[in-house]
Amino acid sequence: MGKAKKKTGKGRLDKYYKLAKEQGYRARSAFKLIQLNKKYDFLESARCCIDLCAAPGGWLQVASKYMPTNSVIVGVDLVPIKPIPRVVTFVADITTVHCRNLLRGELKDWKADVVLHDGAPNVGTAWVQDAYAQSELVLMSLKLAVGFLAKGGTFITKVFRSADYNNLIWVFSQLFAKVEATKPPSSRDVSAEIFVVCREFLAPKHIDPKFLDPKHVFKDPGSALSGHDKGSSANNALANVFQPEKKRRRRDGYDDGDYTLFTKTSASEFVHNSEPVSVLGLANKITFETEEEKRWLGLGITTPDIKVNFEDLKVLGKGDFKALLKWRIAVREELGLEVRTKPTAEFTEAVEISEVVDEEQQIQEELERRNAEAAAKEKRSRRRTNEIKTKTIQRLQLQMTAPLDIGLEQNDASLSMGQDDDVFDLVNTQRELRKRGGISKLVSDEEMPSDEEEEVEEMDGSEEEAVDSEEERERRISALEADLDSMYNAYREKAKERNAKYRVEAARKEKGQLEEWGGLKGEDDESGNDSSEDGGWEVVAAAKGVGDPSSDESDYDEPISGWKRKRANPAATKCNDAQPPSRATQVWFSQDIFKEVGEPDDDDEHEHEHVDMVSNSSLSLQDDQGDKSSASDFEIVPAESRGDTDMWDVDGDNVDQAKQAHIQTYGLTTAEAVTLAQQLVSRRTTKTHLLNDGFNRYSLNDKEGLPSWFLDNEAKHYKPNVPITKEAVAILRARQRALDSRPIKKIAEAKGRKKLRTAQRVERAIKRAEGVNATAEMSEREKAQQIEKLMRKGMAKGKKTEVKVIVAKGAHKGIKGRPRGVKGRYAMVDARMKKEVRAKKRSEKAKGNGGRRR
Ligand SMILES: C[S@@+](CC[C@H](N)C(=O)[O-])C[C@H]1O[C@@H](n2cnc3c(N)ncnc32)[C@H](O)[C@@H]1O
Repeated sequence: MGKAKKKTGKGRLDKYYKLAKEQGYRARSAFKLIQLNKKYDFLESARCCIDLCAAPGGWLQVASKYMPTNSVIVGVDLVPIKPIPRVVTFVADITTVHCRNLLRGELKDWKADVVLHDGAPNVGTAWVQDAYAQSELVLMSLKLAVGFLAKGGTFITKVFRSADYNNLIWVFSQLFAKVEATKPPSSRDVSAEIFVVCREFLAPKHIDPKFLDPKHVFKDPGSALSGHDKGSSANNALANVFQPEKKRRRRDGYDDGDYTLFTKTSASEFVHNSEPVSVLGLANKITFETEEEKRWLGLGITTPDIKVNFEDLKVLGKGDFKALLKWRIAVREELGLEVRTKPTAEFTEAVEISEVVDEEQQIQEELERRNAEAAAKEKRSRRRTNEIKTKTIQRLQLQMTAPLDIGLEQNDASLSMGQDDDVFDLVNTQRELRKRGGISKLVSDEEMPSDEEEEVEEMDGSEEEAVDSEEERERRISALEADLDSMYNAYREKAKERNAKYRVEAARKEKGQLEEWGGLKGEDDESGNDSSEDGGWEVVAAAKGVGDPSSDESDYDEPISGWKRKRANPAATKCNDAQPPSRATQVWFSQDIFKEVGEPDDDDEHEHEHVDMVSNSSLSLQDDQGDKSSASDFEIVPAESRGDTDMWDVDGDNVDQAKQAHIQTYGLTTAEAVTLAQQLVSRRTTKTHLLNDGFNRYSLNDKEGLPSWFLDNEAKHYKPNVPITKEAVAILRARQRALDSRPIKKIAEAKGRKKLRTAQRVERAIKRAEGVNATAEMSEREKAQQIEKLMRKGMAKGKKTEVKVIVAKGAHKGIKGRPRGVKGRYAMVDARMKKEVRAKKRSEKAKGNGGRRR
């Protein structure tokens, strides 16, 4: 029960929670200090650190890890802290003198280089009091800190964004040279907490006690609640300190005199108010209470995102506010409060009609008007062309370009940018396709005005139509993108059908056997998708040298490249057999995503070429598959790749063991892995750094709404570039060379045979020597000589007795016995002999087999 609650509450069990668990930190907040330290680098050089409100001790653990070995670390909290090596802890209330005395007793004359404060009072009362209590605690921690900080020291505190926030910042800036507020990535967005890093403590000789007195620094929450005017509040002495008229006006988004920290505003107010931005700025929440407001909630434009945004305006970003303002405009249009601007032409005409002018002046004005219109039109079209160019360039850079003339001839000139028939201009391409009856099925004719209609529209040139055609254009573009997606899926299907390896990969992915590095899934991770987005683990995986998430894909990429060089454009060829493919089509199909598409069935010759080229590819899947038809596509089994696959074929829990085993068996196999290993060994980096680096710009990419072909392509190429060093490459090369120079199997067998023969010879020699030894007739000396001779012979490499081959022709024909001039062993052969010997062997074999052959 408790667990389930934990999961839903703010998504508590996020990556930092898991990381903290994995790295043995007592609280996920440890990462906040790690990230703050990474940014401001204050722990490594500190020799004394005080952590106020330190329980359960996450920050203390970090301090103890990052600070020099012989530094002093003291932690204080209301609750006891379990012991941490080389950390002293007290139980005390940081707002009391007792706490100060305890610290003084521990530190003696020492001054602290760093004072940390991550305190949070027991909340749960009214919001106003909670916020006030937090601010008060911060001020108390500052009061304690200034008593112990060394000059130039650092004070880090957690602050909540409330009405008192600016006052606190002001006080900090009076005491420290540098004051910066920051929100580390590990601090949840929904939390109002911010960390203020105050550096270079000025250590003034005298500090005005008002700076550290909540009564002077903050608004009194009591008066806030009772609605007292600030100026009349006897308690509120801020005016003395801050000159609030100058400093406090609207800085924190609340009106002066408005002491309510949590403000609700009705949706009607937001919709009807002429200053919607300030409504958003002032309110915490927009409510929907009246019948009409509730009806707005049911409108299609009120998406779940919009509803969530209205819940807490203080955590929204710029984009969210924009969305809310758009929503407001839509609702106003619905209510008839907002009307679209009338075409300027209409106004112009009305004015013209109402004015009484003489004919000449009228002509003159008409001319001017037309000139202005023409200029405006030209300007618009120039801007449009430029936009298209920019988009095209961006798309080219992102490899998103999609010439849609697949299977149709298109002039090469169409690839040139900015021209009317620009192949990347989706609208034009669509038009072209429609003319040719290509893939236009997906975009119905009703949706598409005819060319003539479009021309008429363009001639018109009024603003409204420009807007409309823009919308129409957007709509068509999205239809075309859907087109593109479906085509891409069709290609993938085809590829699947034709390519056994691809099929096997897909099947394995479906089965979930080949789990990519999408993060370690804890049992309590509900969102399966999250992990795939948390690509940080990919980097960690790379760091461990155990695999590349896309390596499986690239496995079947590689062999194709050679083939691709010969036949860059298979699909295009298939679509248009008679004609050579256009350049646009080639460009399109030269993208990686089409590497897998198989050769058309009727093109056997090329298929063979392809087979030859890939015959040494690395997957061992054909055995598993038993797929005869595709067997020729692949050859067998380099052991490494099999091992790699084994590594992925394990259950979640055993992944780490499998990785370890893999590394032990095969070592680190990539230069990236070796580089990172070297850095780890030489302490140039730490595991924590690697883990932190894992959460980078690649980690949380929003993949929503992106076409699948783009995502596939991105999965291959948009990934972190792990650095490699020359040494790492050299190590791997040396290892490869060593591998290459190892004897191949046959040589090893031959050597084994040789060894065996030598052993047999020695054994024989020993036996003979024993025989000699046993002979009674020989003297001891003779025996010794004989045995030595035998052993020498036995140890010596057996010399192959050379047999001299004498062909029985010419002078040797028909002679019997040893031919003249031939010494040693010899064999007489004649031209027929070889054949006859073979025939004889064959017949003997046949006889030996009896009638079995028949
Ligand atoms: C968010 S936790 C601190 C977590 C800590 N930084 C860590 O990493 O483990 C806030 C702590 O402030 C402590 N606290 C609140 N008021 C305090 C006070 N007046 N004196 C001492 N500690 C206090 C609470 O007991 C609580 O343990």
